Amino acid sequence: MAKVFSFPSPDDVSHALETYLAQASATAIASTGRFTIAITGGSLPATAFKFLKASKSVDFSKWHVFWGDERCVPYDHDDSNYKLVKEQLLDHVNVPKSQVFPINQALVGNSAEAAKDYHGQLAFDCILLGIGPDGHLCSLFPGFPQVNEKEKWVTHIDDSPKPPPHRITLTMPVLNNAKEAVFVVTGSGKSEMFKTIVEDRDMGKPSTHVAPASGKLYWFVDDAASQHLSAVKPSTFKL
Ligand SMILES: O=C1O[C@H](COP(=O)(O)O)[C@@H](O)[C@H](O)[C@H]1O
Repeated sequence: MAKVFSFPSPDDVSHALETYLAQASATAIASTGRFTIAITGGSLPATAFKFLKASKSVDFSKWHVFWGDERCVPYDHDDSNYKLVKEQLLDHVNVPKSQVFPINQALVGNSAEAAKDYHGQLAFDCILLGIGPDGHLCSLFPGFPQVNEKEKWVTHIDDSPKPPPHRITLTMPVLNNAKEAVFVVTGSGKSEMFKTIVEDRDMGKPSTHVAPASGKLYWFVDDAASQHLSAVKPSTFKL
């Protein structure tokens, strides 16, 4: 069962994520010596890292950073999810370059090759996810076959309904293989969709398919996003 944590404001969501990520990272480092995380794009990096990027207690030198999805554009393009995460986190902390795994830029323009290139033994401690207003996550869009991929851990889409059209994305098998999956949603604009996913469990929405085998699925949202919930009661934020 997913746990929903709802906070009065987007800044409160950012503070709670700072606490959550600091603890998730410390726990993983204590047991395996590293923290593997997959991060998506859109509005998530700004919310998730607003305060974390200034943290002095997190050992970023042990972080291994991957992307949940990427648009096939150069690293310095405004549509690049790599650029977003770089600007919102990596430029401010000391994750070694050798532990940052963006989509292979040399393969931009050949999305099938790039997906193959990114396929590996991906087992994450944590995956940070956003949802789109249509219920998509990563680059897994409603009604598109990539949502039902059962074998490949990384795939590509060349007709994304949201621009740009060419993208690489992790698939449900790798998302559900993560130790912890964490959705971040703020603002009233996504409140109806948030309810559709969390409460109505509409399987037509790709985000509803996220159910890590570990059972650890969290939603960090603000009260504007959770305003339509009735059956699901937000939990008190306590790790
Ligand atoms: O296209 C994408 O959209 C989703 C949601 O983005 P948001 O701006 O509505 O928060 C994002 O999670 C994904 O990484 C991105 O490529």
